[in-house]
Amino acid sequence: MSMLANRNRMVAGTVGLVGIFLLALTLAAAALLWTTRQTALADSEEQEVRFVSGAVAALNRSLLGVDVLLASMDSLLGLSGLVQEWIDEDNASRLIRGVTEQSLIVRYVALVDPNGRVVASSHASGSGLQVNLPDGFLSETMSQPVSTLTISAPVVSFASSERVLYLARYIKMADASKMLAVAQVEIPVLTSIVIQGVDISGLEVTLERADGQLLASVPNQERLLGTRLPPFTGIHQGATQATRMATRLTGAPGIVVTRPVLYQDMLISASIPEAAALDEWRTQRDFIISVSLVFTAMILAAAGFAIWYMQRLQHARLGIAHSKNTLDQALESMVSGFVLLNAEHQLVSWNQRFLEFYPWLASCVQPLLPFEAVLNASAMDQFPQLDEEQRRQWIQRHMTQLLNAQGTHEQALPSGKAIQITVRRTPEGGRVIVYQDVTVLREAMVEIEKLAFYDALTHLPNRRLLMDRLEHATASNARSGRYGALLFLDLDHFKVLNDSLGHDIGDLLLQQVAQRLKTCMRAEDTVARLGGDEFVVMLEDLSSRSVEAAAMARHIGEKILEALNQPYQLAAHKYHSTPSVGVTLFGATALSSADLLKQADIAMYEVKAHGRNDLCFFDPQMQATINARAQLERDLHAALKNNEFELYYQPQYTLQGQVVGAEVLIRWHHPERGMVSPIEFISVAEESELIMHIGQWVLRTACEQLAAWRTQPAASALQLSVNLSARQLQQREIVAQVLSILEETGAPTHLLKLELTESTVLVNVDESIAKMGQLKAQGVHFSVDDFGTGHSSLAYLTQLPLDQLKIDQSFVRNIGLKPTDGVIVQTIIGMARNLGLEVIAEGVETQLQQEFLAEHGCTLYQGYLFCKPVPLTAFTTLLAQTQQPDAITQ
Ligand SMILES: Nc1nc2c(ncn2[C@@H]2O[C@H](COP(=O)(O)OP(=O)(O)OP(=O)(O)O)[C@@H](O)[C@H]2O)c(=O)[nH]1
Repeated sequence: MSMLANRNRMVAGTVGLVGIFLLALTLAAAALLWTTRQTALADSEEQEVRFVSGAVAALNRSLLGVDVLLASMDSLLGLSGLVQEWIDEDNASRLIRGVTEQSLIVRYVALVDPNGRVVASSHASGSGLQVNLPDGFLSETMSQPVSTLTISAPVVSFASSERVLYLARYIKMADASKMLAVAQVEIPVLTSIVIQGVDISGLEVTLERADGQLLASVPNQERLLGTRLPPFTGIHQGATQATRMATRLTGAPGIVVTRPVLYQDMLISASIPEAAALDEWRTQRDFIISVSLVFTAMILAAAGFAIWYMQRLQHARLGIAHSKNTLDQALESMVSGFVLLNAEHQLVSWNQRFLEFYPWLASCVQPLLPFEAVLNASAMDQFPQLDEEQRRQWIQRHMTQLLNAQGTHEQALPSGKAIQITVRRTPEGGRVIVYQDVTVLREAMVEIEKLAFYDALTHLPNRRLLMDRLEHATASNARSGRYGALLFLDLDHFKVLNDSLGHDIGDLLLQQVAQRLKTCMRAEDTVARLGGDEFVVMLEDLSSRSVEAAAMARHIGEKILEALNQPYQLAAHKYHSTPSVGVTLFGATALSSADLLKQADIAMYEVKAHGRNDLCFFDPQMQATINARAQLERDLHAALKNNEFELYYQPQYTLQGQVVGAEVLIRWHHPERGMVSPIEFISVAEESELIMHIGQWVLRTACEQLAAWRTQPAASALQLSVNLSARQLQQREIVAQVLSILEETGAPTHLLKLELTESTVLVNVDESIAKMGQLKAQGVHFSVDDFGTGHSSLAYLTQLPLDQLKIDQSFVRNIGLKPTDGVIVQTIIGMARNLGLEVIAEGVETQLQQEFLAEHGCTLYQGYLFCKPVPLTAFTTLLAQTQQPDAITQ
């Protein structure tokens, strides 16, 4: 609507402008016409004035000549001294002829008496020819008071039949009578004098008297000659200006100039009809009008073209507006967000959907807003915690991503939506960015993946995913040389449940089993459901030793058995279910995933075959080993309960042979197997919680002994060295435990020496140092066992609150055999001294070894050379036999 009004306004404006142009053109043309017309008239006037001046001058000259001729008659003929009768007519005629012939304009001159008789004449017949003067001319001339030239009205010549004028003056004779000297002038001669050869178009020239009597005219107007033209009234006859009036001869409107002649009230008029004066101007006029018309036509054509062009333009604009409207509608109806940036990366266009995705931008977007400002608004809204520099970097990063991006990338919005952003470069260097909500697609993909890789009922990984992970695990374990385990579970008599309580209840059990399995596992383990009541647990990266890995797998298997043996609540039903578990190890040999699964399955059937609700290894030898270890663990539990352990004491000697203390060593009196070596059971105990209990038992027993010795002078100063395993030291409550045992038993703190191996301390150095520091502060002593076998201990040696270094028996054994070990022994001793630590050598078996050690500054010894570990009674006896040093002070 407004566009239409606009168009009408423009058309009206153009028409108005054209009107003004045309008016101006018309006025200019009219002014030019008027001016040229005036100029043409003025030119004619000027021409006339010039002509009339020339004509008057010429006529005056001619008349004066005639006048002089006539006046000269007196002297020529001597008339003033004669009377008429004395005149010799023939002689006079001859004389007159002589002067007449000299005149250019006079044809005939006569001397006429008052009666009109020709006395003498220039004619060949002399006085014989009569002259036909107009009536009254003679008397009028004669009656002049003073002789002046008189001009007659036009008459027809008596001789030539031509129209002529008579010019006359009287001459006084001696007797005062008058004679008339008459000259006849042909009018054509007179007019030729007046015209002077001038050729002016349309020119009318009259010679007339003041009363209007026409004497001669050009062009010749025979019938008007002698008649009276309307006299000039109100016109000053001497005026040089022209007068606009009717021309003298034709009466047409024209320009008239009149001038008086010197003689007898005569004047010359020149008239040019306006039509003739404007003859040339008319050509100019026609030219001006033609040019104006051409201009008008051009202006009209230009205006027409302009209007046509404006209409076209308007049409095009309407088309563009329509297209834009359509485009806007299309953009708004797009399900995708849309943004168009120009080459300067400023906003040019965007749609509502874009603002729906990024609602915080609604208040800031505007045309030509730099896209950096858009990102800034996003950063401010979404990450208010960022400082200015961080925000700048964030914007920079996203800007770079946008400018370099070709193709698509995804963005997760705080609203939870997943937006796929497609950036395309425009030919002008701008960007088209399309934002597509792919949330549903992503969810669907997750769902598809779930369906493909997860079991719908339990949400556990399905067979496919399990096989995939198993593939990776076997490959990686084959590389690392570590072992993993595959546990195949099948619920016992599940069919019965299904058949009795229904499938739905069966499903509930499967779900709860899945739940329990998950809680038994580490995050990195996989629990999968193969289908039916079959589950598989995959344990990765258990150990580099197969026996240890098998033990760990068994532990976890037993944990699963225990967990799945707990009663279930299935809707309203309480239910007890058991699983059968088959286990196989993977790692060393590269078996296919399918084969591994088969092995675990076979092992599981083994369990089924032997009564269900148990665990079985695929490898019979492994099964045997595992069984033995399991038995050992059970026996150890029993040993603790039945007090089957005993402490042996290995005395520690000074150079002088005095016993300063002993290392306590555990011995196990197995009810069936007899004495079992610690080498056999400690490693098994260390794999479970048993080591804690055994360790505690050792510590408590040693402390009880220390407390018991307090009252025995021979033993009250003895220190007991108790080994502390890595697992014990890693226990969070170890410090409290040791202190409470010391307190409960009443053992002197300073007599307890805890022996740690280097590797024990190095498991968690900072924490170990802190714990040792706390115990040290209470007076507990520390010795590093097996010193020298580790590699990185030196770095921490100064940080550990140690009292003693124990040279490992492997070095001692090689004294004298392996020179490098001798050097190591010397180094350890030197180091201990430098640090102000005691140094004790273990495993001293020969005199040579003892001497070497003594020679290099080792003061304490332990080993078979002196005494092997002995029971308490033997140790007490030994004490009694040896001399004891002074009590060790705190
Ligand atoms: N509720 C339920 N039952 C299923 C599903 N898939 C398979 N089963 C049933 O699970 C049972 C599997 O039984 P089996 O493992 O072959 O036999 P069982 O009764 O457990 O006997 P043993 O394994 O020898 O102790 C069959 O009755 C199947 O119909 C399931 O998704 N939901």
